[in-house]
This record gives sequence, C-alpha cells and structure tokens, in this order.
Amino acid sequence: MNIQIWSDTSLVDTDTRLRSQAYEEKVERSKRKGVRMAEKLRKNLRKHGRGPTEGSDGEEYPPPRNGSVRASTSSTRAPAVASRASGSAPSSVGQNRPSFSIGRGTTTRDRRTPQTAQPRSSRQSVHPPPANTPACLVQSPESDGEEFIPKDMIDWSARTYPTSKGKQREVQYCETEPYRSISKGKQKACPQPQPSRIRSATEQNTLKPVRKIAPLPARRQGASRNSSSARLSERDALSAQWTQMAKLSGAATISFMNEVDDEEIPPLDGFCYLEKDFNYDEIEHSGRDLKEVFLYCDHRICEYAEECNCQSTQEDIRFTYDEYRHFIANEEDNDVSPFVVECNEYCACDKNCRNRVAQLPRKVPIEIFKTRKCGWGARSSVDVEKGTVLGLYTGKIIYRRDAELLKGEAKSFCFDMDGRESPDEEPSEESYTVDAKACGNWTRFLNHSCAANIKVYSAVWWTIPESNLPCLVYYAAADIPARTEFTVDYNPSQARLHKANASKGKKKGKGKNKIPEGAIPCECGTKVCRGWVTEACDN
Ligand SMILES: C[S@@+](CC[C@H](N)C(=O)[O-])C[C@H]1O[C@@H](n2cnc3c(N)ncnc32)[C@H](O)[C@@H]1O
Repeated sequence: MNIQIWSDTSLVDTDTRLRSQAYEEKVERSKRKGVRMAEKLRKNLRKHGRGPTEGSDGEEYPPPRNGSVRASTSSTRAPAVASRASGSAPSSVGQNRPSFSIGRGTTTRDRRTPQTAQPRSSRQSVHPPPANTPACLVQSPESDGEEFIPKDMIDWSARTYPTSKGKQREVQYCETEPYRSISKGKQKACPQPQPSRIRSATEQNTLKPVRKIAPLPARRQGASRNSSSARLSERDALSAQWTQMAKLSGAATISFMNEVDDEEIPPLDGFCYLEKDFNYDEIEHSGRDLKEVFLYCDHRICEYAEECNCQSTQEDIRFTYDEYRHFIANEEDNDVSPFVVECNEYCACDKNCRNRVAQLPRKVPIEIFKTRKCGWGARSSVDVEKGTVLGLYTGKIIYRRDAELLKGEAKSFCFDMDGRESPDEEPSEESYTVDAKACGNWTRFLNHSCAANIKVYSAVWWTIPESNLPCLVYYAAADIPARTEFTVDYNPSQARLHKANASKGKKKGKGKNKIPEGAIPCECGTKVCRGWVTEACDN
C-alpha cells in the first residue's frame, strides 16, 4: 500500500489540494471540450452558409467573455456591414466571433449558442433565449444594453457584397422588421444594409478621370474671389426653383442661361412664379365663375363644334384646334384677337377632348437667356411647330384704370386683357390688365419684335366670356427652330395700321424716327421694324 505522507500539511489542506487538483483537471478538460465544440459549431455554420468562410478573417469560438460586441460596431450606417464584408473589422473587436454588425452600430448579430451567450447583466438580458435558439443580440441607444430576440422573431437573410479584393462575400443580417425591444416594448425598425445606390449624373461625372485644366485668365480687378462659382449656383438654383414650380402643374422645364455677359440672373426681387395661376387680390372678382353661369357639354368626346354646347354662344362655331391640338384660327381678318371658349370642368368630356388645349400643362421646355439688345428673352431648346400652344401670360390681375396710371418700368410687364373689346372702344369699368412684375411666369421675358414669331389669343375655361377675365395664351405663329428667340408684337394695332398703310402704297417704315410719347426705340432689328415700341403690350 502506497501511503503518501504530507508532512507539512494538515488533512484539511490535503483535501483542499485534492479538490483543487480535480478542479484544475476539470477546467483543462472543459477547455479542450470547448475548443472541440467551437470547431464543430464553426463547421456547422459553414455547412449552412452562415459562418465565416474558410480563410476569411478567422473568427473563432467561443467568444471571450469580456469581448465587447459593441466595440466592433461602426458609428455609421452601412459601413458596419461593409467593414465586415471587406474584412476590415478591428482585430481587437469581438475577438473573433462571428458577430455581424448592422446599421448604426446599434444592432449586433450574435451566433452564440445560448449556453455560451452570457447576459452582461440582468438588466440587459430580459428574456434568456430557449436552449439551442440562435439569438439576435440587439443594442439600442435607448436601452444602452443588449437584448435577446427570440428565434421566431428573427428573419435571417443573406446578401452578397463585393470585397475590396473583388471577391464576393455573403453577409447575413437580420431582416426582422420592425422588431421589438423586449425590455422597453418599443417598436424599432431593424436597420437594413444599404444596397449600393445608383449614382447621380453629377456624382458619376466626379468619377471621371481628372482632366488637365488650363489656368484661368487673370481676374478683373474688384471681382470677388468666389464670385463666378457663387453666380453659377445662383443661376442653377433659380432654374431648379422655377422648374420645380412649373412641374407642380405638370409643365416642362425652365432654365436660365447667359452667353452674352456676366449678369447671372435677371433682376427678380421677391418674384413669385405662377405657371398657370393668377393673383386676384387687387380686384373684386374671385377669378372663378359660379357653376350656374357656365354652359357645358355632355359628350364624352367633343368631335364636332356644332355639338359642343360650350361653343353655342360663339359667332363662329368651330374648334380652334386641329387634331394635333395646334391653334388654327385665322386671325388675319380679325381686328380683335381670337377668342376661344374651351370645355370646362363641368363638361362630360375628359382632358383628351380636342377643345382643351390652353388649359393643359405646357409641353415646350423654356430657356430664359440674355439677348444682345433687349435684356433677357425667352426661347425653347427644341423646334416648335406652327400652332403649338406655348403658355399663358400670368401675374397679378389689376383694373385697367389702375394699370393706365403706371409709368415706365412699372408698366413694362402689363398686358391688357382686352378679350372681346374692339381697340376703338373705351375700356369698360370691368376691364383688367395682367401685371407680371412681381409674380408671373417665363412669358414676362417675351420681347417685342415688329416681325414676331408668336401671337396671342384669349381663352376661357374657368370663367365665362362675359366676365372679361380671359387667359392670354401664346402660340407659335410660325415654325420656330430651337434656340430662336420667341418674340411677340407689343402693338398689334400698330402692326395692322402699318400693314394697311403699306397696302395703300405708303412707304414702309415711315415715321421710324417719330417716337410717340411713352414709347421707346425698337431694337428688334427686323426689316419691317416700325422704329418704336411701347414698353408694355397693348394687345
Ligand atoms: C416684358 S419686358 C421683356 C423682358 C425684358 N427684356 C427683361 O429683361 O426683363 C419688356 C421690356 O423689354 C424691353 N424690350 C422688349 N422688346 C424690346 C424691343 N424690341 N426693343 C427695345 N426694348 C425692348 C423693354 O425695355 C420693355 O420695357
């Protein structure tokens, strides 16, 4: 019998020693077992396509107990996933456990077995997960802790991301949305990895190889350092703003450009853009007539003008638009501008009716550009066919009697809404003018030419003809090539007189130097120039 004598230890000590030895052996065994289990678990995960791939950034089980998952999460949105995908997670982080961080560092996916997953404190783990249940370890800024989400609340998904080395890596994440913060019962959206977004044209341009740029010419004295870029953005901003306003009513784009001098944008202090609307604040009329006074048609499609009730009060019963919605009235014989009654909101027909054109959104894109002699003007970037309806002259409606008191520049954006009156008649009490100085649309930039390529007619659809509040509608009086200035005759009565004189054999251009009071020299530069123009349109 082999008796060991522990001379310097008591029996109690011996017992302690044996216990301690047994414990150490147990720990050793459990360590070895742990390594085997980790290996087994890793294999399993690989088999199901969920674990780190062979030769990846080598995440290992079991996780160290003090390994901080949160330390591995990024403070920005998608990069958390991206950094994992590209294997750039800090090595100290989560010491090698396959935790997949999602979103703004608030959600961490933990693939620990429940046995190895230890709640960091009782406050953090509200509901320990059932055995063998993968858990989504969630940390929220509100709770400042991690919470277990039960398996049935988790929807695991996998997506493939390109790595920095050009390979594909599958990354898994939780698609459970919205998930519930168990401890606080709050609804949160599960942050999703952002798929790479389509770059805007501007961004794409920035990716082009950098072109060598010749040095800029010396600056003019006094020019401010950043003035050119500041001015550029001002023009772009105005183009974007007006386009946005136009788009609200479905109209095409508006852009500003200047190839003549360095004026950035036209003077438009506090101007309000109105593509199709009017400001009626200055007059008693609301700008809209009551349903009871309208005539309306009951055909689904207005095929013949004779059958369209809206035309019944017109002297000349015919549609003024052809099948392409082009304006076809022959205004040559008329002393007054043509008057069109379009179908209205009470008619049975829809917007495809042939008798609805001026009321539809503008289709022609507009460029407002600097002219050489007449300030800013308007044109289109596309060819425009004869008869195309271009837009309405919008602005503030004022009484004609008030408009007549205006002088000089204050009057230069006024356009009389004569409607049905003859030029020889005294304007009635109830006659109006559109003033586009403070509000209106691109048509306020239309300059005058004695050989104009666009003309105007009056049209109603939300008022009746008797209200004397027709819309002034511009249309192309000829085919107009792209980037040709749109011009209108501010003084059509003068044009008629001029024409009449010419037909009587009087010399063209007579009176060129005799500029009437209130008129200015005309800069249209055409062969038929009458020599002067009033500052505002007199229709
Ligand atoms: C309705 S605004 C037209 C837009 C203006 N060009 C601008 O830059 O704001 C009318 C003013 O343009 C100028 N204008 C237009 N056509 C002109 C012409 N043919 N000759 C001289 N000035 C003209 C006149 O100063 C007129 O008062």
